[in-house]
Amino acid sequence: MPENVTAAPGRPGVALVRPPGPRLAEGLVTHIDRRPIDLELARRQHEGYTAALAAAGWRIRQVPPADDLPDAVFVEDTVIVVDGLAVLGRSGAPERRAETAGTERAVRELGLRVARIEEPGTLDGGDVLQVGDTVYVGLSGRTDEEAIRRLSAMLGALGRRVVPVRVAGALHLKSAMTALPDGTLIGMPDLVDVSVLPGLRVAPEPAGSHVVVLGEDHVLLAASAPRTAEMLRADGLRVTVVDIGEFEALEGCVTCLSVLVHDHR
Ligand SMILES: NC(=O)NCCC[C@H](N)C(=O)O
Repeated sequence: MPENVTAAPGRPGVALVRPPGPRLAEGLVTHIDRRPIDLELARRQHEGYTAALAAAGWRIRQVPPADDLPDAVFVEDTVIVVDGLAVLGRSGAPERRAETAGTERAVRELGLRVARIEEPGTLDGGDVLQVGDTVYVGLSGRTDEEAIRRLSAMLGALGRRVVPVRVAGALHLKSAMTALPDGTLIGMPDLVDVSVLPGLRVAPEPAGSHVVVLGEDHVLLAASAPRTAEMLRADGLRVTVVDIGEFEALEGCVTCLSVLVHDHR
C-alpha cells in the first residue's frame, strides 16, 4: 500500500536506503586517490548509518539492490523528492544511470508521482539542496544547465525557486555545502559560488559541510567532522555521529546514503 508521504519539512517519515553491493570497491572516484575498500566494514558502517536514521524516528525502506552497480549505495543521487513528486535523475556519470530503475520502484511504492530528467540533461541528486522554498542546484561535473532548466520548470509548479550554484573542485553541491535545521548554509566557501547565496557558515573541516537534518534540532554528521560536531553541539543542536569511512573513500558523505521523505502534515 502506498504510504502518505511527501518531502515537505516536518517530522520524520520514510528513509530510502540501498545496502552496498559486492562491487562497491569499483565505485567511481574523481577528486581523490583510490584506496582499497573493506566490504565487510562498509556493510557494518551502512548498518550503523541506517540504525542512526531509525533511532531518530525514520522508517527505513530499502531500495531494491543493484549488485552490478558499484555506486548504487549512494541512493541520494538517483532521485529528488519535493512534496508528492519524485524526480528521477539522469547521472552525469553514464555508469550510474541504471541505478534509477530500483529507485523508481521504491518511490512508486510510496505513492509518489514520478517525473524524470530526460536526455540530454544530466543531474545527480547530490547536487540538489532543498532549504525551505529554495532549491539550490549545483552546476557540477554531474549536473548541467539543461537539467536545471527542466527541474526549475517542474519545481516552479510546486512553488519552489531554483537557484543554480557553480561548484568547482567538489563532486556535488552537497559535497561542498548543506543546511542546518534553521536553514543556515554550512560548507566550504572556496568550492561554491557564494555570490548567489544568502551567506555560508564556514565548516571547520571539509566533512563538516555534510549535514543531514534528522529532526528540528537534530543533525547527523560523519565521524570525520569532530570539530563541526563540537561547534554544532555548542549551538545547542543534538548531533549524532556515524563512521562512514569506507564510503568517504569513494567520495560519498552522510547525505548521499539516503533519501529522506517527510510525512504529510
Ligand atoms: N551525493 C553524493 O555525494 N554521492 C557520492 C557519490 C560517490 C560515487 N563514488 C560517485 O562518484 O558517483
